[in-house]
Amino acid sequence: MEASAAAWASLNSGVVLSLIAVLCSMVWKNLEGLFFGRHFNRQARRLAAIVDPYLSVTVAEYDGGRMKQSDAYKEVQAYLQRASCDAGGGVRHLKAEPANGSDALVLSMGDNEEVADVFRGVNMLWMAYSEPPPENRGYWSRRQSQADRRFYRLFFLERDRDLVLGEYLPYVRREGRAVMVKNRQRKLFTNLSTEGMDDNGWWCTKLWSHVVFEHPKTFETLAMKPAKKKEIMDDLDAFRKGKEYYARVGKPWKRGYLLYGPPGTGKSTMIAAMANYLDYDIYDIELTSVRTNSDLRKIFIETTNKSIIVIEDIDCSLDLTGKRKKKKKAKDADAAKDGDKKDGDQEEENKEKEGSKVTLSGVLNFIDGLWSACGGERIIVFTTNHVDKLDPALIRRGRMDKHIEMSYCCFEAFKFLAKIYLGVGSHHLFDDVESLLAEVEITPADVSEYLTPKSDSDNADTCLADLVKELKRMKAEKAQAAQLRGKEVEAEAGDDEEE
Ligand SMILES: Nc1ncnc2c1ncn2[C@@H]1O[C@H](COP(=O)(O)OP(=O)(O)OP(=O)(O)O)[C@@H](O)[C@H]1O
Ligand SMILES: [Mg+2]
Repeated sequence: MEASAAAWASLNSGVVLSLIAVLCSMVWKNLEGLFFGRHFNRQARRLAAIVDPYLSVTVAEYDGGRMKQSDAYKEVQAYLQRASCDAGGGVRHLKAEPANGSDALVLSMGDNEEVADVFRGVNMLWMAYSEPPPENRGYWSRRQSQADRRFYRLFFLERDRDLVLGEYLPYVRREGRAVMVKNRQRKLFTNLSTEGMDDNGWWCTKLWSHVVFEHPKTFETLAMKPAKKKEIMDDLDAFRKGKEYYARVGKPWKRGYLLYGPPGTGKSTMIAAMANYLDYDIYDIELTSVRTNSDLRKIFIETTNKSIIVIEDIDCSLDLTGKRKKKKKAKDADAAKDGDKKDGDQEEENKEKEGSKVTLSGVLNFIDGLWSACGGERIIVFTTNHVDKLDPALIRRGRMDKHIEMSYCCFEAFKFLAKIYLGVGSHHLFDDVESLLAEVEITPADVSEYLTPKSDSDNADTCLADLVKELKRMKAEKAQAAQLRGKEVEAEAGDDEEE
């Protein structure tokens, strides 16, 4: 935003004229209402246009008596925030309000302050003002009456009307939205319901609680094969930019990722990196505390766009696996054969009923049923340590579109971690590590731990030596276990022969 002092001065005097004209027209209007006909009102307006060539547009904080802060107001406020902090904007008195969930302060124009702006060589003047709240005793008044109602008013010349209405105001809204996105704090939600006030000022039960999401992990610090990392980042990019594509092929704008692998291979870390990369919120669903399928649907509807919806350890969350279902079916069939169910089985079933009743079909519908299409730009991530346990229907492409295996630490990932943790790109122990990693399985979490200096005397040499020692120990253990297994097999074969 450019601001010009001359424009400011000229518009400023214009505003004074404008205010006088507004007063004049109010007087005229009242007179017209009392004594004259329509003809005189038109004359009054013509007279006002000669005295005051300026038009104004007012953006109110609460439009049409609604209790929700208007989007346009928030966008204009964000746009003017930049100008307010800019000395050229001419603002001398700023208003500071606490930013949600952080120590930072949001600065905005104080009451009756003005900001000059230039758009395509045309001068504009913004003014902030407030009014006391209405004095009625309705619900709105009870909730909001303490606060003044705030407005921004834009003054411009009549000849610039088309430019202002057609281009400048949409531009201000767009830029304001961009500022809001930049300043936005990302949130990590969990499905823990709380009581509180909604955006409209109504008391309600909120299905999600949140904290500010501040995980430091990014793709830059995530150790994995560079080609695989690039593939995932490209996939995320394509998704983010895919609005038109999804609309064209008639698919809801969402994508499912299945992250699977042993504990400590970076599944949760990957989710954090994805959220940081895309700048999305995270909704972490604890499935065991969702009571029914319809509750699951409700919490889904409450999620917002630009978010990652996560169900961690899906295999442990609930009885969703094909195998377990089959086992249960077989059990039921046996019971039916016996004539009646055993008391123990009945008890087990009752216990299950007391907890969550979310079923596999409930989760399938949640991922790609009709409701899943409401909103857009959502990523759904499941993580599991046992991909083979999951029902194929749950993870088929279309539901979980991309399957990503998070594996044990390879040499490439190790080199990456050594660079991050120790700042070394090469070392004489690297060869040992490379050959050992080809033989033993160690998670990136464990490698990270060995590469973390524990005291002042620790350095790259000591950390790498410790890691090599551990890898050698694991290798010896593995060889011992293999030897033991070989002996057992031999013994079993001997027994069979004897028999
Ligand atoms: N690929 C990786 N790159 C960098 N750090 C990693 C990686 N994998 C794991 N870590 C580190 O290991 C720790 C554990 O990782 P994480 O919690 O992501 O594992 P997980 O696969 O989610 O395990 P679980 O299956 O037990 O939930 C984290 O602190 C993370 O910093
Ligand atoms: Mg995890």
